[in-house]
Amino acid sequence: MQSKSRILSIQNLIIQFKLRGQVLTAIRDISLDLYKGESLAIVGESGSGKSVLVKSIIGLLEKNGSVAQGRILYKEDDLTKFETEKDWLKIRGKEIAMVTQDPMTSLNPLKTIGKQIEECVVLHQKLKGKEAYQRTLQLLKDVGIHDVEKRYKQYPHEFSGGMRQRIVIAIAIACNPKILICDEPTTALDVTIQAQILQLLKNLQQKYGLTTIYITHDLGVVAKVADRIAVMYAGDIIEVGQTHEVFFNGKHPYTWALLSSLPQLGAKGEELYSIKGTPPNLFKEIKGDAFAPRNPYALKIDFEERPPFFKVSETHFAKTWLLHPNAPKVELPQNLQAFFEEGRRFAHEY
Ligand SMILES: Nc1ncnc2c1ncn2[C@@H]1O[C@H](COP(=O)(O)OP(=O)(O)OP(=O)(O)O)[C@@H](O)[C@H]1O
Repeated sequence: MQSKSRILSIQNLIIQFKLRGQVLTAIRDISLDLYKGESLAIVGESGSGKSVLVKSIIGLLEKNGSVAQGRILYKEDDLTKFETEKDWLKIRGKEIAMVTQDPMTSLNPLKTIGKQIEECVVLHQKLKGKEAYQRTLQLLKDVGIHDVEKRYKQYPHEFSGGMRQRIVIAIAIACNPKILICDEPTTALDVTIQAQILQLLKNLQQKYGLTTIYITHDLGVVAKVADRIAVMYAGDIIEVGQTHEVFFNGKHPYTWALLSSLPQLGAKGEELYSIKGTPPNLFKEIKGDAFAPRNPYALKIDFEERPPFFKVSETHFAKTWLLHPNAPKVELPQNLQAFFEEGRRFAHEY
């Protein structure tokens, strides 16, 4: 991944919200590079800061939120310096587009879906008349919709949830973005449709050379589509690596906890290493490793000092004191150990 060129660079980002006279720090000094053409999944439980992080990239932070520190570099701009809606319109949709969980919020119920896609084609691809119409039909085909002439003339309510998600994806693609953010794109859909939409996004990524960011709380969902995974906890990225590295050689105990909730591990019938307790209060200053109070492997230093990123490989980093050369060796739960071994064998054969 390192040889690829960087398309977006988040550097030392801190984002805070003001709420009833108090300050909540939602993003706590995050740095993350995104590489051209890759598919990155940002994974973490509810409240870990996934949405806030991507909203800051696309200029959709709520009014009470602001960047307290850091830079977001995209092309020649630092996006944290953008102040007006006019600034963001240079980027949003056109360069960086977003597909959200609920397609109905992004579709106009009073306009045919064909017109809605075509408007973007006209605006962003500079096509007119018959050409714009043909391009719209092609986009509908690209997102797996059949009978496109008839479908062009229909309204959002005439489509199922999965089909509406395909239309939202077609609109996003029609704007020719370089980066596509998918925020829990399949959460509202049933399992079979979920798999189809993920496969569609993967195909479109290749066809259009997109760079994709997936946000999800479910590691299982992204295993098949992501090249890299960034694991978030309490406003920080605590582990990042290629998908197989995080999946089969995860290093942070929070990553282990997330992996333990995968059905593949549960199926073995052994007791799971479950995450007890709750995430920290982001209104308060966090000392040490934010996961320490919930971490059965926590060391004394975890409660005192925030761990830096320790390098596991050229592409794999984790913020856990367990990677310090002087840290004691820990014994993983049996089922997780077996999962890692099986996975590494598979990755090797693969
Ligand atoms: N406008 C806001 N005002 C105050 N706090 C906010 C605001 N938006 C988000 N937060 C807080 O920032 C933190 C991160 O929220 P965020 O929505 O990014 O989490 P998430 O990981 O995307 O969770 P989910 O999966 O539930 O969407 C949470 O503690 C949340 O309460």
